[in-house]
Amino acid sequence: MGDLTDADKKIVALSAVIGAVKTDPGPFLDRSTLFSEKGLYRQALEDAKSALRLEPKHVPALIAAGRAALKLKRFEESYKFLNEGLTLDSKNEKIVESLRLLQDEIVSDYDERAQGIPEKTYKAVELCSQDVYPGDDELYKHEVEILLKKYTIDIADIVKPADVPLSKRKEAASFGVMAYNARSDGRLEEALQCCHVALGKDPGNYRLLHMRAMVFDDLEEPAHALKNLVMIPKPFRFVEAWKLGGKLLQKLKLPVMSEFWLRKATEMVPEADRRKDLEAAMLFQQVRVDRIYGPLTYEFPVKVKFTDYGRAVVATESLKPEENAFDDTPVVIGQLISCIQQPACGHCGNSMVTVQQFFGPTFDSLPEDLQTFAIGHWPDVRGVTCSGCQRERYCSENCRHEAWYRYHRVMCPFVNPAAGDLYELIENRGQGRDEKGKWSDLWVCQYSPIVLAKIWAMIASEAKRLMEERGITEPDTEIWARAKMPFRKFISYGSMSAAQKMPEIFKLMQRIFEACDGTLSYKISEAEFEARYYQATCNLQAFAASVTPKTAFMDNLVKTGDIRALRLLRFLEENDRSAGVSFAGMFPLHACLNHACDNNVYVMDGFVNGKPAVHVRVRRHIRPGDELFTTYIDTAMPRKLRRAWLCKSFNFWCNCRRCQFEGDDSSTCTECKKAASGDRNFPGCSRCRKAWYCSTACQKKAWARGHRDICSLEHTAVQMGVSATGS
Ligand SMILES: C[S@@+](CC[C@H](N)C(=O)[O-])C[C@H]1O[C@@H](n2cnc3c(N)ncnc32)[C@H](O)[C@@H]1O
Repeated sequence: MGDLTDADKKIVALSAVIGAVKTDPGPFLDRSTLFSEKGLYRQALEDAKSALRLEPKHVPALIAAGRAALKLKRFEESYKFLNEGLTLDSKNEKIVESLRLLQDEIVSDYDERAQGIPEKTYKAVELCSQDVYPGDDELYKHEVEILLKKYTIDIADIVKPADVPLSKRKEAASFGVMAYNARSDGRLEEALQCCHVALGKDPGNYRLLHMRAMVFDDLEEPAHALKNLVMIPKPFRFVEAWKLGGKLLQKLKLPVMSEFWLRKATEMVPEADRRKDLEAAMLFQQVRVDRIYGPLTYEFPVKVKFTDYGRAVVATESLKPEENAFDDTPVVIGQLISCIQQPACGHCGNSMVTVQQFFGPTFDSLPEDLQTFAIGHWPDVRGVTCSGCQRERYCSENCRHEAWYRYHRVMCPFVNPAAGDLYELIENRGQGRDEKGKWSDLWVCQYSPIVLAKIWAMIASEAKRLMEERGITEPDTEIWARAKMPFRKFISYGSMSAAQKMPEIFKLMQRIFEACDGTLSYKISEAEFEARYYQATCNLQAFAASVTPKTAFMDNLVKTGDIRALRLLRFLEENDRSAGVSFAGMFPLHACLNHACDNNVYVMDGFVNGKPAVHVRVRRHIRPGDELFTTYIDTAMPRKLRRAWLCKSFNFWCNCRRCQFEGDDSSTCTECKKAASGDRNFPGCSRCRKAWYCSTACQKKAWARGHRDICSLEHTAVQMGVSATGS
C-alpha cells in the first residue's frame, strides 16, 4: 500500500468491510463520500445507490446520490434523489442547499436564453426534407395505374392551348366571372354549370380548368377535380394548382403522387417567400406522416399530425381519463448506464434476474427452507448467451436469433473485435482513456452507447440483407437509403457538436462500423454521428419490463397455498425490491408525443406480444382533435427550472399553456411583463402562487385568457424521458 493516500487506504478498508458485511448501508455511504472527495463521482453515485438499495429511505444516502449525480450533470437523477430526500426530511438544510446548487446549474444560462428567444421558437417544417423515398419510383407507376383504372384519369391527357377567337374567349371569361361569384356565394352547382359553359367556349383556358377543379373539390368530388388539373400541362400549372392536386391525391389515397405534386408546389414558391409561405411544405409533411404513421395508428384512437413543432399525436375520438390512448414497441433498446448490472435480455428487455439477485444480500439471511422454496418457485431465467462473444444474454432462442440477424452479426465482438472496446466502455460505465491517455468520462449520457451502436448495426445488417437478396457485393445508395428507413421516424435536433464533445466515442463508432463483420464497410461521417446522437437523445424513453420474474414468482407462490409462500409474500411486502427503470428505447409512435408542462397523457411500462413495451394513458379528458402531450420532465418544478431544463436537454423553449400563464417570479408582471420597481414586487395569484400581476386588470385579463385553465391543475412528478444530461 506504499503509494496510497489516506483516502485510498480508507477506501480499501471499506471495500473489505463491504465484502464481508453486505447488508449495512453505512460502509457504502462512507465509501461514497470518499469517492466524491476524490472526484470519482460515478463510483460515489454507485455506492450511494447501493446504500439506498439496502435502505431506500436513507436520507444521507439520498443526498450523496443527489450530489454525485449533480456533479455528473445527470440533472434528472439528481433532482429525483434530492426531491425524495426533501419529502422525507423537509427541513434538511443540506438538501435545500443541494437543490439550490442544482437549480443554479440548470438555469445558469437561462436569463441569456430567455432574452434571446422569441415566444415561438422554430418551425419544424424547415428542418424536414422532401427527398424521394427509395422504391417510390415503382410506387409512383403503380399509383398512375390506379388513377387510370379506378378513376379513368390519364396523366398524359393534357389540353393543348387552342386557337380560340377573341369573341369566344371574352364570352368564356364572362362565364368565368359568373362561376367565380357563384362559388364565392356558395352556389356550387351554378358555379359548376358556368365553368362547363365557359370551358365549352374556351377549352384550353387553364385558369378555367383550375376553377372547375376547385368547384369539384368544394363539391367533394376529388377525382373529377383532379381530372381537370391534370389536363393543364405541367409548365402552366400555378403553385395553387400543384397544391390542390397534392391535396386531392391525398384524398384519393395516392400518397406518392401527392408528395410529387406538393414537392412541385414547394419548389415553385419563390426563394424569398419560402419562410413565409409554408403551406405546401406543411401539406407535404402531413402526407408523409400519414404515410409513415398511418399503419402504426390504425388500431388506436389517435393519428399523427404535422405541426409547427413537427410531428404531434392527436386524438381521433374522445378519450376518458385512464383510457389507453396507444401502445408502442421499441425499434431499438439499450440498458441505462446505471442499470447495466441488472440481468436482462439484451434484445427485448425482459428481466432475467435470479432469485438471489432479486433478494440481494438478504437472501443469505433467509432460513434455508425458505431459500430452497424460493429457488424452486422462481421462474427459469437462464436464457441463452451469444455463442460468439459470450457477452450478450437473451431471454429466449427467438430473441437471440432476431438480435443476430437484425444487428448483432455486425457488432458481435467475436466477428468485429473493435466492438469489444464498446462493451468494455459500457462495463466501465462510460469511462475510459481519453485521447491524452487520462481516465475520464468518455460517454456522458444516462443511456448506454449500445443504443447508438445498435442503430448503425441495424442499418448495416439490413444493407447486408438487401445485398444478399440482390446478389451484389457492394451496397448502392438505394440500399443504404432503404436500410436507413426505420430511423427516418425519429427527429434529430440538437445544438452542439456531438463528435467534438465525445471524440473518443465518435472514433470508436467509426472503427466498429468501418470493419463490421468483414463483408461490409459503413463509414460514419461527423454529420451522421451528430444526427444519430441527437436522434437517440431527443427520442429515447426510459422503461422497464412490467412483467418480471418477480411477478411470475408471486403468481407461483399464490398458487402453492404453502405456509412458506405466505412467509415469503410477507417478506416481499416489507421489502419492495422492484428493479425500476432499466432500459431506454426508441418508440416510433411515442416519439411523436410533444411535451407540455400540463401534460394530458402519461407513459406506463407495459407488455405487448410478450415483450416489454409502453402504454400511453390519458390523464384528463381529451376531445377529438386535441393534441396528446406527455412530459419530458418533472412538472412539479417551477417554470424557470422547467424551461431551462427543457432547453438544455431537448433544445426547445417551452411555450405550453402553463408556461404562458405562469411567471418566473414576482419581479415581473406575468401578464404585461412590466418590471416591478424598487423592492416592491408584485402580488401573486392566491391560489397557485405561480403567477404575479401588477394590477387587478392584468390579473383579470390573464384569468380570462387562460390562467384559469392551468391555475388549479395538479402537477405530479412522472416518469421522465431519458435526456442527454450533460449536453
Ligand atoms: C420526441 S420528439 C417529439 C416529436 C417531434 N415534434 C417530432 O417531430 O418528432 C422531441 C422534440 O420535439 C420538439 N418538441 C417537443 N415538445 C415541444 C414543445 N412543447 N415546444 C417545442 N418543441 C417541442 C423538440 O424539438 C424536441 O426535441
